[in-house]
Order: sequence, then structure tokens, then C-alpha cells
Amino acid sequence: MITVESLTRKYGDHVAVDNISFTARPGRVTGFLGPNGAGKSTTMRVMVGLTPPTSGSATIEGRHFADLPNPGREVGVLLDASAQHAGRTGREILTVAAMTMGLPTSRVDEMLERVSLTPTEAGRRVRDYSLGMRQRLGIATALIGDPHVLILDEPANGLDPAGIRWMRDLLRGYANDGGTVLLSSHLLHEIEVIADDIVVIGNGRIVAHGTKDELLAAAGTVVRTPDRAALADALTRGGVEFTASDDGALRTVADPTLVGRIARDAGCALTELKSADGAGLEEMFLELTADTQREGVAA
Ligand SMILES: Nc1ncnc2c1ncn2[C@@H]1O[C@H](COP(=O)(O)OP(=O)(O)OP(=O)(O)O)[C@@H](O)[C@H]1O
Repeated sequence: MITVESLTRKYGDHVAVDNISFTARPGRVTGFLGPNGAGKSTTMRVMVGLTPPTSGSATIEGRHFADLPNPGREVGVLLDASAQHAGRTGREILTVAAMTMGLPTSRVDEMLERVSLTPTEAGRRVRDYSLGMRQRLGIATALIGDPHVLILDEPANGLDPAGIRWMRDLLRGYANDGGTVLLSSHLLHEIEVIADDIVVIGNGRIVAHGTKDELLAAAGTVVRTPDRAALADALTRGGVEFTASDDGALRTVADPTLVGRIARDAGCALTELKSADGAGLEEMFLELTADTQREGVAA
């Protein structure tokens, strides 16, 4: 379990993380989402003791990372796949990690196999690795100590489609075995497919937090009609609040059955009526973070 409590991190006057609290639970994959500069990496860096908090705390199984006697055995961390010693080979990096954690070096070959790095690739220097290969090596380093918790910043970055599928299966299996996974990603589809719980952050603050199903269900209904004024009028008379989007749709938190019934009774032909969860996480993400997106709602 990862517990973040009233965490704030300031850089001078700039509040990068503003009093956030959430938990990432065992047996679940928690997706950590937010626009560029929202504070995801800062939060993750605080979790693993690389950045001190200004106030509040982030703990792993109730302890600060710095207090863990052999952290790699408890928390697997991948924050920046390129932050490896470029002059070492992949095998050397894993061997150093195994030795630091007091593990047998036989774990190195197990991990190379687990992340599908071939012996030839393992013998190459990391400076000659592709981004996807670095990510695989980073995952191997995170997993080598067989930890119960994984903290991964953009782990799918640079992976090819087969690699993304592999990563998804790996993290799902890890959570199904009782592990806690916290991962940030800009790949909303990936989060939508893999996450059980979602934390959305914007401008350092949490703008939504819950299970994926709750958050997507809360996104409501999207409806389109050639006669928007008539439908808007009928919805208002039916006591249903809505917003009109620039793309011609009306959006409401009411459920599609109610919206469909109101449209029928008002004689409005519909060209589209769908639960907003069909619109998916991207829509939800853009709506929730519209105030904090540098591109604004138009994004
Ligand atoms: N060392 C630092 N010094 C000053 N400001 C910083 C520092 N590290 C981060 N920040 C600022 O804190 C804010 C949050 O940055 P952070 O890297 O946590 O965002 P992020 O959500 O991970 O973004 P991205 O998706 O682009 O990686 C940004 O405004 C960033 O400029």
C-alpha cells in the first residue's frame, strides 16, 4: 500500500504539489494521470525519497522509503529509464542491482528473460539501447528484488505495441498476485485498459480519484440532435442540467435512458445517444483537467 497524506511540495513560490492525499492499494493497478507539469513526477519522487516534501508525507506500507532497510526488496521503482550508467551493459546494471540487494546473480538471467532482452542485447552498453530497451531494463531492475510495490513513471514510453501488451499483462499479473502498482502515463488508452483505480491531478491538486468504473460512469451522457434548441429546452423542462459543447453535442450527468425518454417525449430525433464512458477516459481527462490544461478546453 502506498499512502500519500496532505503532501505539498513547493519550489520557491511555485506549488508543484498542493496538499494531495490518496492511496494505492494492494491487488490493484492505480493509474496516475495529469497534464504536463501537473506534479506526477514530483509526487513519485517524494515517494521514493528523491525529493523531500515541503509538508505532508508519502509512505510505503506505513514507512518512509528512506527507512526501508533494503528498499529494492520492497519497492520496485522506474522513474527515468535513461537514468542508468550509460557505459555499463544491461547485464552489469542488473548484476549491480542484485548484489546491492543481496540477491543471487542467477536473478539477472531470470529478469533478462522476463523482460525479453536477449543475451546479445544484455551484453551491449546502455548508451546503445533504444528507449524501449531501456524501459525493459528499467522494469527488470524494478522487479529484480521481487518487491510488493511498483512505482513506475511512464513505463510504456517507447515500447512498441507488442511491448505495451507485454507490460500490461505483466502489471496485471503482478497486481492479481497481490502487488500494489502505481503508474503514471500519458497513454490514456493504456490506463483505461489496465487501471483499476485512477487519480487525476491538475496544477498540483487532485481533481478526481476513484475506481475507473466510478469515474467513467460519472462522466454521464453525450447526446446529439439536429434540433439542439428543442432538446435543450426539453431537458431544462425535465430538470436535467447539461452543457453544450462546441462540437454540437450536449453533455449531462443524467443517464442515457432518461435523456432518451425526454428526447422521445419532446419529439426530437437523435443522431447520437451514448453513455459518456463510451467516450472514454480521454474525454473525462480533458474535461476534468480543462482548467489546468495549457491548451484549455479546446484540447
Ligand atoms: N527541481 C525543480 N525545480 C523547480 N521546479 C520544479 C522542479 N521539479 C519540478 N518542478 C516544477 O513542478 C511542476 C510539476 O512538475 P512534475 O515534473 O512533477 O510534473 P509532471 O506531472 O510529472 O509532468 P510531465 O507529465 O510533463 O512529466 C512543474 O511546474 C515543474 O516545472
